[in-house]
Amino acid sequence: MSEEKVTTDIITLTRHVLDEQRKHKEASGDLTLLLNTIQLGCKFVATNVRKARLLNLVGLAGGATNISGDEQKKLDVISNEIFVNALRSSGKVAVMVSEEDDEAIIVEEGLKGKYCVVFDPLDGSSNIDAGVNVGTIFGIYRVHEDSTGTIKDVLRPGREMVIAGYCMYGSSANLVISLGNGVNGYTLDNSIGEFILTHPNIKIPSRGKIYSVNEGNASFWYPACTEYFNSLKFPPGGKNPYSARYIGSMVADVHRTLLYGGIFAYPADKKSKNGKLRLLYECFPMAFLVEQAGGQATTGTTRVLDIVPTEIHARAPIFLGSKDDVEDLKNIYAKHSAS
Ligand SMILES: O=P(O)(O)OC[C@H]1O[C@](O)(COP(=O)(O)O)[C@@H](O)[C@@H]1O
Ligand SMILES: [Mg+2]
Ligand SMILES: [Mg+2]
Repeated sequence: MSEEKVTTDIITLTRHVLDEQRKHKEASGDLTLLLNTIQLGCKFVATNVRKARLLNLVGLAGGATNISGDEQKKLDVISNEIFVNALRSSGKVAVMVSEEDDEAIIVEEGLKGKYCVVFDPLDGSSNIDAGVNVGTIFGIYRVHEDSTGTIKDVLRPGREMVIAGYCMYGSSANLVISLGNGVNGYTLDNSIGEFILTHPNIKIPSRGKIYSVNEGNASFWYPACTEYFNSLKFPPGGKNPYSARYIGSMVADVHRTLLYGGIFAYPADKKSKNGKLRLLYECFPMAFLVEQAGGQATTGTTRVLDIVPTEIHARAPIFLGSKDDVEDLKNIYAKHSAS
């Protein structure tokens, strides 16, 4: 009988980040520690998501709504507390913005660090009771020089983020991160409790075959949006139409789009003039990742990462995905705004 080869050298997320840190002589190690805190939060949330039914963590938190008007689920509240507690005690964070907290959290003196973390602690939580994939989305800014950490440090364009990422809690927990030099994906190995590099240097295909949008809103769409999706469904010249896939968890829909290509959208429409998704902790981190993987993210007319938010829970329309697919969309929007 042949002996199974045992793996004795694995690249964990921590090892990978330390390798990166060594390339920058001036690096203080603060970001490495911050990423360790975030991966701890993700493991903690992953455990609660997996045991939600057994621990009676499904359902609503008890009538509370967040500032966006969403009814909070028990797991929204738990996930938020996990991240707020972990980030505050890391000593590396000055300001936090969470979907579940109306106001920005300014960390007290003594524990205050140099970074701002914006996050959606549990994305797609309306899906949670059915066991569908959910996730955590985050972005990190460095506070401005001479700033003690105020709300101004997060009201900045997404292109100024230093790190963006998400963790998808599905059949496995997948952490996907960009430090601004490409995108890497890590899968949680539950037996050793470590995220292992499984998707090095993710590149989004330049064109895909899938579109992902809530078609239930189609009657509210503006003509440019309708024309674009019709061009995918009814292509000229006997070409194959695109397939539709929409999970309703941004993390899961974007994860598939990153790996398979195509386009994901939450457009502005006549009912929701700014779309639905929140700029700071949903649109910016995902736009950052998609651009770093070679794709594009636009509102239809503006690069998402160039928007300057005027409030921490601001919303923005978004189309993101394969470079060529998003380019086609932009051309249709340009044609409509010119006419
Ligand atoms: O149900 P809709 O309107 O299609 O919205 C789906 C979108 O809403 C969200 O669930 C919002 O996220 P939260 O669950 O964090 O509020 C996204 O994940 C998803 O893309
Ligand atoms: Mg969300
Ligand atoms: Mg959420």
